[in-house]
Amino acid sequence: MDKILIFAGTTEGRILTEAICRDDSEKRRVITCVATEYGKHLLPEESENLTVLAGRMEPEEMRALMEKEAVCQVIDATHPYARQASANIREAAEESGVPYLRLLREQGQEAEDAVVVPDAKGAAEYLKKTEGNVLLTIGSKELAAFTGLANFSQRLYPRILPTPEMVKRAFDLGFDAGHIIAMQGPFSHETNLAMLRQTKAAFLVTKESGQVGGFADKLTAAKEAGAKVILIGRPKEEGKSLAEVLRILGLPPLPRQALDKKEEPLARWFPFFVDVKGKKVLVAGAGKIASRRIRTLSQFDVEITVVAPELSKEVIGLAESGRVHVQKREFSAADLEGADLVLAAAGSREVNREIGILCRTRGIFVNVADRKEECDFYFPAVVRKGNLIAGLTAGGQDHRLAAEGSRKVRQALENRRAETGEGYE
Ligand SMILES: C[C@@]1(CC(=O)O)C2=NC(=C\c3[nH]c(c(CCC(=O)O)c3CC(=O)O)Cc3[nH]c(c(CC(=O)O)c3CCC(=O)O)/C=C3\N/C(=C\2)[C@@H](CCC(=O)O)[C@]3(C)CC(=O)O)/[C@H]1CCC(=O)O
Ligand SMILES: NC(=O)c1ccc[n+]([C@@H]2O[C@H](COP(=O)([O-])OP(=O)(O)OC[C@H]3O[C@@H](n4cnc5c(N)ncnc54)[C@H](O)[C@@H]3O)[C@@H](O)[C@H]2O)c1
Repeated sequence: MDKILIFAGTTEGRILTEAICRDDSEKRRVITCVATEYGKHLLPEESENLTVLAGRMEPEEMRALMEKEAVCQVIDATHPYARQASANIREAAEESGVPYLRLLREQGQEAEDAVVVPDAKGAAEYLKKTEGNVLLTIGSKELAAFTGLANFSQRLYPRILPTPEMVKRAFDLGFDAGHIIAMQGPFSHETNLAMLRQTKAAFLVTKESGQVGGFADKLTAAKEAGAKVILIGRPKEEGKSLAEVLRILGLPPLPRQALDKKEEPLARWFPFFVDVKGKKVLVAGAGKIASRRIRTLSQFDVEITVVAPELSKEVIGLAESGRVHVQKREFSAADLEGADLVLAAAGSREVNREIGILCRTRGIFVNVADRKEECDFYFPAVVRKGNLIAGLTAGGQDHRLAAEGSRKVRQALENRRAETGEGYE
């Protein structure tokens, strides 16, 4: 059986691992190595076909692994900047006599129109043949390369770190005080755009710095400002694209979206499951929204008190059955006495706002139904089947999506009973 060893740590490495594991036209085994446990979590579960090894390896360990496992192909899908790791993998493969393939990310679309030069000197050479202001975002160390340009102190705007040494260096080289931008990045798209516009820059000089260096924001801002990007690139590495590697391995091409899939941004709303037994919940309002939420809450072991001048039929019913306490009058601050959790769902903005303020000053957790910015917590769409409880939120962005998601979850849970005859109770 073919054994393929992948050094991953990039999106491409993960996608390749998934693609090989998914393909059952040929029996293959994959060993995927990642540097960290976190990298391991992003990969599929280990299986008969897949072994995942986490931890940095010394060159001898790589060689020993290739020989012990008798792998027939090594694919190096490490990060483009992981120069040392790449060199080690290549050397280990050569010594073990295993074919080596370098999988390289295709250059981002944003950088497509950029002029790529090997170094600062190359950038200065290019600029010599042009006219127009230049925003230099390459730090202060290589500024000297640009002082040979005619009128450089008027044409160039170096953006450097605000340390006395760096500012002094720029000064000593003859840059104009009115042109030195001393500020610490990374800079947002908007800040870059404002600086490009302020300096009337026709060019932006940058290094290929990756996301941490705010590279993408520089490129998008330059595009919007109509400035040409001069990219001081790393010397080009030889390698194959993901599509080529798949073809070499005899795997089907991937659907277009597979690579467009961006890493998920960090989420803001974490679903804690809080022990609410015996907690006192105060609800202000007993209209449509309050009633729905009271209905949801009444499945939980909480003590619910509702305060509202007008009560929905549903709330009257729950009061009659003794499930909720009701005060048929307007909310007053004294209602917050002893409350652990408050839902402000009265039909008045002023009343809800006031409840939010009172709760925050007293340290009581509050939901304000007509203003998400005033909520300490969001009220989720809740699904419950026995012990299985799900709460869905769309992060306050789209309550219809939360409702739709909860319907899907409910259906999926009901399908289990239909399919297996068993529920979750
Ligand atoms: C999930 C669900 C739970 C529940 O409420 O039970 C829920 N809203 C639902 C329905 C719903 N919401 C609205 C309408 C009427 C209009 C319409 O139809 O378009 C309907 C439909 C209806 O009521 O029928 C309008 C609305 N909603 C909010 C504001 C204020 C604002 O955005 O600032 C306004 C404008 C009010 C105004 O200006 O008057 C705010 C919130 N609503 C949230 C949850 C929180 C997190 C959302 C998320 O997860 O993203 C959040 C952020 C805060 C919070 O309140 O906790 C439930 C569906 C569950 C299900 O059906 O199963
Ligand atoms: N978060 C959400 O999903 C969502 C959805 C729709 C509406 N809203 C907002 O929620 C609030 C309630 O909406 P609704 O559709 O249930 O309104 P509704 O008109 O059906 O009910 C309003 C309720 O508030 C009560 N009320 C009025 N003044 C009060 C006071 N001073 N003290 C206590 N209770 C008082 C009324 O007696 C009534 O029971 C509104 O502010 C609305 O903008 C929120």
